[in-house]
Amino acid sequence: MEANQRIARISAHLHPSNPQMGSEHHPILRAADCRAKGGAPGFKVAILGAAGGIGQPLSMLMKMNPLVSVLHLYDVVNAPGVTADVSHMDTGAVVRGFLGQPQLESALTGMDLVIIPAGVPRKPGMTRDDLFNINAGIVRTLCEGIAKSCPNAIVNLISNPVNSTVPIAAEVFKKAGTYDPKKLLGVTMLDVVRANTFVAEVLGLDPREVSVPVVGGHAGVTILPLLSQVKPPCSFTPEETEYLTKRIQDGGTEVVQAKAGAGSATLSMAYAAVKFADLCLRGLKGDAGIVECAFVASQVTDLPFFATKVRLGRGGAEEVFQLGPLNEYERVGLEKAKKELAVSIQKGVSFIKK
Ligand SMILES: NC(=O)c1ccc[n+]([C@@H]2O[C@H](COP(=O)([O-])OP(=O)(O)OC[C@H]3O[C@@H](n4cnc5c(N)ncnc54)[C@H](O)[C@@H]3O)[C@@H](O)[C@H]2O)c1
Ligand SMILES: O=C(O)C[C@H](O)C(=O)O
Repeated sequence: MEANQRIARISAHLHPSNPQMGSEHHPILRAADCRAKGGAPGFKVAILGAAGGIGQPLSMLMKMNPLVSVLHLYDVVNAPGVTADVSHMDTGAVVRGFLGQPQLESALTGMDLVIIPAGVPRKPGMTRDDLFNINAGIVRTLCEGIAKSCPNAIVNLISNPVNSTVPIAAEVFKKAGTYDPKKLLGVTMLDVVRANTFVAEVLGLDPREVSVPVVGGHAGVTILPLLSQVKPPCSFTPEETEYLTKRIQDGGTEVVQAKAGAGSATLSMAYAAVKFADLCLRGLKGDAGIVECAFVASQVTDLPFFATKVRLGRGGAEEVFQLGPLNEYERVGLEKAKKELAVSIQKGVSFIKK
């Protein structure tokens, strides 16, 4: 192509006539598409809720991931703006934006991994379950789209209450005949990230050297850090155990209160989501020994879903690990966690089955 033709093409892209249009017509979004041609081969990833508090930093960080070749950013508001912004980053992934329900199908078609941070966040005084009424419907709609357009994709579900939204997603996929339990993962990585940070603080270690399994679910007492299984091996006094367990369980509330009405964790969540998504992509690529905690379909307890360590592979959560030995404090915590989890799981299932 002649130089003047190339300049004319780029200049046309930079003058959008209708910012509400989808990527197939939107000049800026198409510009992003064109600019990154020639990027490295890799996986196709969609973020649903990409314009939100989590969605925006998550979109930025996924654009930086060398395993991603195509990044689809979907939201019901402001997707063109976030897409134009992220697309200027000089990394390999092609970025395309999708705005609103009519473009959900295009956003999802061909995706290998779908990350869902769509939905309302908590304000002080609310529990995650208080978000159920709004977020359950959002998750149902988005999962119906996944069942239709990319039924084989791995799904990383972030929207709260995770303890109920994962069962909702499972029921939607069952109804559509596309359910693969290994490919549906509730993201509990932020609990692990917090646990590593707080435990490292107590031990006086670099958090990168610390690994804490966090099992159960993702709300209050259902978040159960297994401090007896921390790596490197260590021990805690009863006071330390109580302090750490409570702080990890209440980590989300700590941020909600500090933000004082302006939402919940977004930056640490985007960091955790990218850490987890990267592990999923490495599993998809065939890397060996990828193990992390996630809330998945499980036979580890008598509940249908439970968070434990899982091995991530080409098929998603290919192996779900047992809890391992628990101490008395953890055994008591497990019973409390199971009691609350059973109710939250049933609430999610009933929402679709009703
Ligand atoms: N799993 C976790 O550890 C964890 C951590 C933090 C937050 N969360 C949850 O993540 C969710 C998002 O939090 P946030 O702070 O980013 O909220 P936010 O309000 O800042 O962003 C949510 C985004 O979702 C979009 N959205 C709403 N309905 C949609 C739909 N039908 N389709 C697509 N997008 C839609 C909104 O337009 C918005 O851009 C909340 O439910 C929050 O509780 C989970
Ligand atoms: O606490 C919240 O509501 C958001 C999230 O679940 C978190 O743990 O930070």
